[in-house]
Amino acid sequence: MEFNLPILPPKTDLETSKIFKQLVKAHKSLAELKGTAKTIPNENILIDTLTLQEAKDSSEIENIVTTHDDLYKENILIESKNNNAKEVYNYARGLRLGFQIVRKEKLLLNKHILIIQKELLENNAGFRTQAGTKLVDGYGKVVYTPPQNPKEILDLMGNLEKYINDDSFSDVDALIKMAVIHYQFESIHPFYDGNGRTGRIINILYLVQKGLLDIPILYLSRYITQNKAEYYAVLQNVRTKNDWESLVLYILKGVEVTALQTIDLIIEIKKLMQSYKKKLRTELPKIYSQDLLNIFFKNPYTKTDFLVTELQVSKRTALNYLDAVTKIGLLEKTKEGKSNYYINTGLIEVLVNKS
Ligand SMILES: Nc1ncnc2c1ncn2[C@@H]1O[C@H](COP(=O)(O)OP(=O)(O)OP(=O)(O)O)[C@@H](O)[C@H]1O
Repeated sequence: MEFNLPILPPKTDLETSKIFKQLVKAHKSLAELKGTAKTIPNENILIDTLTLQEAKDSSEIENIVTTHDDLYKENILIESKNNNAKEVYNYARGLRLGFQIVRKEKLLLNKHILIIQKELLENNAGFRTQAGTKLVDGYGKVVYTPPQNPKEILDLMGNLEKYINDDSFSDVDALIKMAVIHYQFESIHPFYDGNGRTGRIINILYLVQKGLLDIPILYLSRYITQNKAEYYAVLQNVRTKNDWESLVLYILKGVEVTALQTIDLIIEIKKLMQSYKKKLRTELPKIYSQDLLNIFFKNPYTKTDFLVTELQVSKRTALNYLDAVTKIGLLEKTKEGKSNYYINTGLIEVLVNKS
């Protein structure tokens, strides 16, 4: 069935009482998350660790499954041959790049979205110019044909860009808008590939752009994977039944649930950091520094180069430090090719079990 995607804003009441009730809960959890994140001393710890985590979850939606081990290794071993991990790593890079852009520009423009998608897919295809893209269900049946005409895609993306960046265009709450943006972006489906992943990155960047979070740490990918059938249904039902309410409620619930899970995760990371700090301070007081501790938490895999760069010490000193920390049981040493890596197994455990 032919469907002409309407431009935004939706001509429907998006501030129903059901939505309001869920909106309050979502905002409360999000504000708590914003506060909890501030208790971690160095923001890069959460950014680096959680973007990688999200990259894995988000990529899994497309069945690019990779183990945690590959994932963290890939982060420091870019030349690795593991293509799954590489795809995840590209996602993390795209996400971090998007964050830098939004933090600096305070805008999320189409040119930025193009940059992010390019980073994800490692190609220059840009917005679709050839017809033929169709969305199919699990049985291969076409459920939706997005706009095919390049001019229509550009016009709809222009309208979406305005909706994202110009608040005078629509004054509904930012979280409701995030749901609308997500639906519209996925429905325009402007790229040949990576629309899902780019759309999920837009969600988080929008929260940062609107000041609801300082850093990108609320990721809906896991929630979407765990509630996938409902996800596809709510997207489709906006189109077929004009049911915006269910879509908005789905996203708001996702924000609430995910914010609470992320708070728990941050608390666990913080507890672990404190126990590492205590042990380092008492058992290795000569080499302890907050910067050293931070390195072990930015990536569960550490190598001497990280210490050389961040602590400005020689390679030999870095090696001595890492061996000493391994000896007191805080890191585990492993060999990959010719290089040694030091794993923060406690952090891996927290990331695997708690998130
Ligand atoms: N009926 C639908 N209406 C609107 N959008 C849809 C519908 N079905 C799926 N989508 C969106 O299309 C995305 C998939 O598009 P695409 O394959 O280009 O993205 P991807 O990033 O490569 O894959 P994935 O999202 O599976 O990781 C889904 O994640 C979803 O957001």
